[in-house]
Amino acid sequence: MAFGETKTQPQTQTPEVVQAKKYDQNDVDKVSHFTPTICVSDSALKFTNVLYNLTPAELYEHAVKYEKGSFITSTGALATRSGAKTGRSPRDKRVVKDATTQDDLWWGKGSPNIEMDEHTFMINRERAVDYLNCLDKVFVNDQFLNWDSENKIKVRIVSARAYHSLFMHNMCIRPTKEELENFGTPDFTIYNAGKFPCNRYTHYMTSSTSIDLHIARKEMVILGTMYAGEMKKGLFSVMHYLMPKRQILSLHSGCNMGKSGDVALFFGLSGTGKTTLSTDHNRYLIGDDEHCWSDKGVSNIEGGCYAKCIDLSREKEPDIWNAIKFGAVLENVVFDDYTRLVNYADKSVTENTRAAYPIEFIPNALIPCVGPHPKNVILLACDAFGVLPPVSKLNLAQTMYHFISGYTALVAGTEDGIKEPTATFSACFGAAFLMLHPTKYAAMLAEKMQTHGATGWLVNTGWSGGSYGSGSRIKLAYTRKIIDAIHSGSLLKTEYKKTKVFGLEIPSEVEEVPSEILDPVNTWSDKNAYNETLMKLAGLFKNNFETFTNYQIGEDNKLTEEILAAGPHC
Ligand SMILES: Nc1ncnc2c1ncn2[C@@H]1O[C@H](COP(=O)(O)OP(=O)(O)OP(=O)(O)O)[C@@H](O)[C@H]1O
Ligand SMILES: O=C([O-])CC(=O)C(=O)O
Ligand SMILES: [Ca+2]
Ligand SMILES: [Mn+2]
Repeated sequence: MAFGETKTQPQTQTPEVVQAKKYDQNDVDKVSHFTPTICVSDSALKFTNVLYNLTPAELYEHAVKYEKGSFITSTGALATRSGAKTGRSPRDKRVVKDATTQDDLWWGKGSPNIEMDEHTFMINRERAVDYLNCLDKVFVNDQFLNWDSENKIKVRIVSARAYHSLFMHNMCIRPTKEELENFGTPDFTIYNAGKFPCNRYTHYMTSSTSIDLHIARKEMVILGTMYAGEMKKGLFSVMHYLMPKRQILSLHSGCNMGKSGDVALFFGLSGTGKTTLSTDHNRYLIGDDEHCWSDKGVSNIEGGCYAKCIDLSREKEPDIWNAIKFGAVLENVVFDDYTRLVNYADKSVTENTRAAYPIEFIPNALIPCVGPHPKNVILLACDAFGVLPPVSKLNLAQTMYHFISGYTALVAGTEDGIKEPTATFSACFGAAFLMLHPTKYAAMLAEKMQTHGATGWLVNTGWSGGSYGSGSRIKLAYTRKIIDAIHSGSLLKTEYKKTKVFGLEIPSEVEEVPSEILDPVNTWSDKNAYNETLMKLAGLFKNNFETFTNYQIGEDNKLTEEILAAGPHC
């Protein structure tokens, strides 16, 4: 039976919590007020000691005592290391192809779903479970996804490290005591045996890492990577399957709301500014990375934020800075051995240093994390070529064109192996997480924007005055002013002119932003180089879009034609 249709289907293969152990203050391994043993009907699961939904304090104790490289920083965060993998491994993400997923999912060129068969999944599952069974303890988290109470998903995460348990404690929605008592059977389970590799001689394997998703079994297995983002984004993939089946659009976006109830969505690939720009001291934070847009409005999927912290500064990003306190997980940062002061400029472990904290750590988080229909849809691109304007207003067809293109310069580190910015296209600003064909999500977005009258914007948070290497990144302060003008509505009132090639509408002025930077040609000293670079980027866009020219978007062909015409002309 398909996953999306079996919300309350009882499941035999996941463990069920039956009995609580005694609380013992003298031993860190037993200091748990609520440590149930697990009763399993799946004979493969024989976890001896289950540490169930521990508190942050308990998880700190386990991490510091048993996990090499775990320390408490000067602000009280738990600093830890993810091992050899410090970013996601998209080339090792596999999905079981069966009778249902064969027709439902996006496969083949451009798709993130690398196929595997059921038998191989079971081999990897057995390997993960055998590894977890060998440990003298496992951590189990029972939590929720999605703040929309009617579409909440129950997730269970079985992991080997306190770091992973605390990470998910922060990133998923934390159940109340009552909700936990009545938790019942999870809708989805992750077995994270990340410290243990897959067997490279197993069919389909191409490395010692494999992240395997089996939709019908409602399970994911992780082998050979301890990077915690795999769990978060693995569950996001699951939501990208489940929610559209309920006519709910799942989005790789940040989201916030003004005092007057105006909601903005921030789309963009990794490192383009979703977290930075949705965390805005003057607005309510709904979420920084994963949302749903239903008939009722928007809802955050997660219970926490996962902020990049390379070069983090107290002045530029005060709310994120202050969230890095007791309870927050700091991944792969470097700190002074004695003072435990973190050096956020240090990239020696990775560029992709991260902080995971519960959303309540942001003072103006909106709890529950839900809001009305969006007024503005902001597409963020970090343009390493430096030719896209800092801001342009988009019509619906242009919004769809840029949403489907999903352009950015991938910023170093979040995906394993990428070390410096390169131009990249990722459909729906998150192809790595899509389960269905991109045009399915695009059609839903178009329909929702049209119905609710949302305005689309393209904001370049990348380079100005030249490409990466010669120009410089647009000042965050300017980008914030641009975003302020979008939120307040003042940007709708100014004059616009249309750029050549991309046909983008650019404003003549934005409050407190130097007008000369608004048209990027002004910022380049070498105008020929600018024109060449512009043409080059336009060519890349056209090339990329060719794969989509044979698909219809939405009910009527008119929109499809408009979208095709909304790209660059050269
Ligand atoms: N003009 C700018 N606008 C936005 N961010 C900027 C700008 N200049 C520099 N930055 C930096 O770029 C980074 C943006 O990262 P952010 O965490 O917001 O990415 P993200 O879109 O949330 O990615 P992910 O999906 O990987 O979490 C931050 O480190 C921020 O300080
Ligand atoms: O998934 C991660 O590791 C970080 C993230 O948010 C992204 O890449 O979009
Ligand atoms: Ca983010
Ligand atoms: Mn993300």
